[in-house]
Amino acid sequence: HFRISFSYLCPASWYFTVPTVSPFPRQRVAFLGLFFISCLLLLMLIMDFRHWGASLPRDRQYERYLARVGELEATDTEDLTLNYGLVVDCGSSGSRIFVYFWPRHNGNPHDLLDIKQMRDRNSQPVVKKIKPGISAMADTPEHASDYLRPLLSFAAAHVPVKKHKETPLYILCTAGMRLLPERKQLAILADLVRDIPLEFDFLFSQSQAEVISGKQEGVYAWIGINFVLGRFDHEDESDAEAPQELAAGRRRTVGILDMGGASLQIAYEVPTSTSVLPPKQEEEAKILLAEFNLGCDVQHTEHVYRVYVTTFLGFGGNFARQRYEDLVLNETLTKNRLLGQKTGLSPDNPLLDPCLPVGLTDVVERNSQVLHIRGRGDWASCGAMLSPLLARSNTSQASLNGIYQSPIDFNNSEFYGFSEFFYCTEDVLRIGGHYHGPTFAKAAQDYCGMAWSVLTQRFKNGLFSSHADEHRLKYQCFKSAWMYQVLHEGFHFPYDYPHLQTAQLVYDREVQWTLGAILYKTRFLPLRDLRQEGVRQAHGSWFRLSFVYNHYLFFACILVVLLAIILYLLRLRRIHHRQTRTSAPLDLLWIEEVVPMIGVQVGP
Ligand SMILES: Nc1ncnc2c1ncn2[C@@H]1O[C@H](COP(=O)(O)OP(=O)(O)OP(=O)(O)O)[C@@H](O)[C@H]1O
Ligand SMILES: [Ca+2]
Repeated sequence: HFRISFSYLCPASWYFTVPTVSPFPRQRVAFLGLFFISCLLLLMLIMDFRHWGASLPRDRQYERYLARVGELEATDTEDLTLNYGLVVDCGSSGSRIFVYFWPRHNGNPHDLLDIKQMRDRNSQPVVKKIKPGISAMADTPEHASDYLRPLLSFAAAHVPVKKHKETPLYILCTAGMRLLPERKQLAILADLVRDIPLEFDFLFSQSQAEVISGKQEGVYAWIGINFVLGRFDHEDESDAEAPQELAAGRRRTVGILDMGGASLQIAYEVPTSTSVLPPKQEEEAKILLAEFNLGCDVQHTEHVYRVYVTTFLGFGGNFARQRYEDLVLNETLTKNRLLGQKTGLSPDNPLLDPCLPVGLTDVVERNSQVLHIRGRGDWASCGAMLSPLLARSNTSQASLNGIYQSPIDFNNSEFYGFSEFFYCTEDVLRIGGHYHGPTFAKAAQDYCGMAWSVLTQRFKNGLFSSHADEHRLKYQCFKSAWMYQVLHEGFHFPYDYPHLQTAQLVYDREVQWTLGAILYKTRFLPLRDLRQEGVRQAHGSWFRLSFVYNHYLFFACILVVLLAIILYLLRLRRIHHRQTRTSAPLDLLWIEEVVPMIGVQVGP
């Protein structure tokens, strides 16, 4: 005779106990069996939920972290399922080749290819850079392929030979080539298209060698950084670090600023156009808006992004210095003529330049005119002298060069600054990363005021970043002032704007517009994968389906077992009641046999 009582931890008024049952041996075994099975199922269910729970964002973040750590390992060149892609960035100051690779597409049409930078057996990124820029081949276009050979041989040595035939090669040129006359551009490209296939068997054709527009360059940079930051992921909105969504179901994307040697780009996502612009500006704004679909199926509109992007040719660090020197030369010669002076016409009567370090002497030559200059290292005066180079028109909304700029919500935005934005803050000043205007201004001012002799001494003692060369030391003062003017006076970023990161590596990956370029150019590949391997996909979806049905099946089993237990208990209870009505004395009798009741009269 034993009592099964379940008293649940709940308010006293709810205390209840399950009636005592006296199951018979056979039934007792069956009952115990059912009870055991249901506990087991419940236990498995709880384990399952725990596992499910783990697959929610916290685990997803961890997965992403692991993936990033995984990216730092050497690329497994034995894995023949990997695909490779090459992008040559022919910049104004140099050319670099980036070797990318990606595993077979994961089958989810909403995902881009998971493209990463290849890493060699020492886990170093497979990238090679040469100087000067390809525009140096302007007068000898027949040597353009010779110029690029070191980069292509480098890539050929890293990509598995049997993969060369299916490895696309993109040669994309930026501002350096844009500044050449078109016929010179075409002559250089024609030489590449003709000669490279004679020596390398990469997947390469005429359409893969081009001078891209500044707009394309800006869009590619925007795609690259947002891909690396996971801002195109949609599934884990509840991810703790997820910033406010720009539109339902999408994560906020970051804007980019990219200042090269010759051109400057800015790109950032704009919400569907709310601001009503005057017709002229409306027209202009349309030209500056890039709308593109990152889905591999143009029908998937949730991957359509609307990005304000514009490029400023001649606003790169080096070219701006050229324009500055032109300006100073013309101003000085005009002043000399008007005032009968000889400033800068001889080394001992140099023009004092606030944008060069103190004591540094230099000579500016333009069409047989010569100007001797000497640095006087005054960062603030330098900034003031750069104002005319921003070429702002007098309307309030105008930005650099009088080009319309779509309003930026500085309180709800994040920007990444690349190239010169990174070099100017990191190489010499060592404050790359989170940008703080006043801190940068102070560090730049101090650097500018240092004597050139001190700077060269420190350079020899290796006090600056290994990337910093003498060219960097010489123009750091000018470029930091120019970058500062462009950011705050040109693009109207507040002086204490807190959401700008200057970067070259993000999660240990060099983020370049070249990554965005190959992501964009391969965005339809997944579709091809899907179509080619429909079977795999169908199988995949069947598997996923069955997995889901499994869970429903699972719940159904639990329900059935619990129902059986409840019915069983109710049946036992009915039996028990019937027994007590007909067999009450029996119980007492049983008790009497076992424990004689003293003084209790049993029976009539
Ligand atoms: N790692 C580096 N550290 C310091 N300076 C650098 C570094 N790499 C390039 N530079 C210099 O910074 C300037 C800008 O280089 P960057 O490669 O960004 O421009 P680019 O791509 O050649 O020009 P553009 O994009 O306008 O065609 C150049 O003067 C270049 O010599
Ligand atoms: Ca560049």
